[in-house]
Amino acid sequence: MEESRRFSIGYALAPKKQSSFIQPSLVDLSRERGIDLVAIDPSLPLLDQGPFDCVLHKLYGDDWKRQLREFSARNPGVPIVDRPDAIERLHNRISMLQVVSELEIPQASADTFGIPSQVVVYDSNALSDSRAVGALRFPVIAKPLVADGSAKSHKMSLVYHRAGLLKLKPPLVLQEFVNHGGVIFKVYVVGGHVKCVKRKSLPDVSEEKLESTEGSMSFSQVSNLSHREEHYYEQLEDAELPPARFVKDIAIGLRRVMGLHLFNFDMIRDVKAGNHYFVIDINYFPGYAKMPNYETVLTEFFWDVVNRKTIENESGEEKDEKGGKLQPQC
Ligand SMILES: Nc1ncnc2c1ncn2[C@@H]1O[C@H](COP(=O)(O)OP(=O)(O)OP(=O)(O)O)[C@@H](O)[C@H]1O
Ligand SMILES: O=P(O)(O)O[C@H]1[C@H](OP(=O)(O)O)[C@@H](OP(=O)(O)O)[C@@H](O)[C@@H](O)[C@@H]1OP(=O)(O)O
Ligand SMILES: [Mg+2]
Ligand SMILES: [Mg+2]
Repeated sequence: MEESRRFSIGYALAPKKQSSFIQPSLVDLSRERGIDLVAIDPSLPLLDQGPFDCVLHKLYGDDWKRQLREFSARNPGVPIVDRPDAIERLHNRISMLQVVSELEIPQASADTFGIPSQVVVYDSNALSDSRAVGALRFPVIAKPLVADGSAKSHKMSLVYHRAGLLKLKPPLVLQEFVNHGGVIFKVYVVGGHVKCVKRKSLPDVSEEKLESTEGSMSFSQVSNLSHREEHYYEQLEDAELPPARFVKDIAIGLRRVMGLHLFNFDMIRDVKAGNHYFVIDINYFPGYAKMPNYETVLTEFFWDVVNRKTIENESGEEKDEKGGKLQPQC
């Protein structure tokens, strides 16, 4: 009997990402489905490596982009997951959330979504200029404008009053803090697969706290912290997930508008409105190993990619799992 065809997916990831994502359980499951996951050595020319049926990557820089372009020119049929220009949209916290406003989703439920009010600040003078920041309601979160994965790009401050803005270092985004019950929803997207999980977040800021607190508080990657307080456990367990259809519509809409297959987004629920959600962050190729069943989901996605089930059809348009047309890929 003829042996079924094997496929090879080359991955180019930073060492930390590689060790969290490329787990033996993922490699083994993919191998069983006929897919070999092969490390790309970023210090050697990409064109000299392979052959690959797909290139998976989370590396940046002009040289890497040039290598991908040359690879695509030489191997036009091989999908690159994902296109560098589509990924770059997520490297700026303004263009990142603009896509949310571009979504056209039929209002099927009572739940609504949007993004928090925010302003971008490019220079220190604007921090004391009421025309620039006057419309914002405090507290606000100051986020570095650039979201390039560096430790610096995750360093944020919760600022209680205008005076607290003065020591900040632009370029940054000032985003209104929304009380959301200390729970954040992380929605992982892998092609057509969507999984929403709960994580702990910053606690609400009461009127009393706001009145009695001066200055600002710095923090970084709250939802990734490993130490857990009893208090948060309780909140997490009690929190109800947003309706699955609502989450899926946003996820698939974002995937379509951004032309990306691998991302997650953070959503919080406004405690005041109860059924209004804010998308506050979108990340390319997040920590999938923390997603339940990640090996099965990713292997299924790889299979779809190498068998051209999600990536492209003859007209260069991709199809979703129900056969609907999506945006052109790489
Ligand atoms: N507008 C907001 N209102 C309330 N809390 C917020 C808001 N924006 C951010 N947060 C809190 O701050 C955390 C960090 O913000 P954000 O997700 O934008 O940063 P990040 O460094 O890009 O995170 P990630 O590690 O997910 O990439 C969120 O997980 C949430 O707990
Ligand atoms: O470190 P983890 O594997 O958990 O993944 C995190 C990922 O880090 P890595 O890509 O360097 O691994 C982050 O990417 P950068 O913004 O720093 O590029 C960002 O996407 C986080 O949101 C991810 O955490 P999650 O949102 O999934 O909890
Ligand atoms: Mg986040
Ligand atoms: Mg982020």
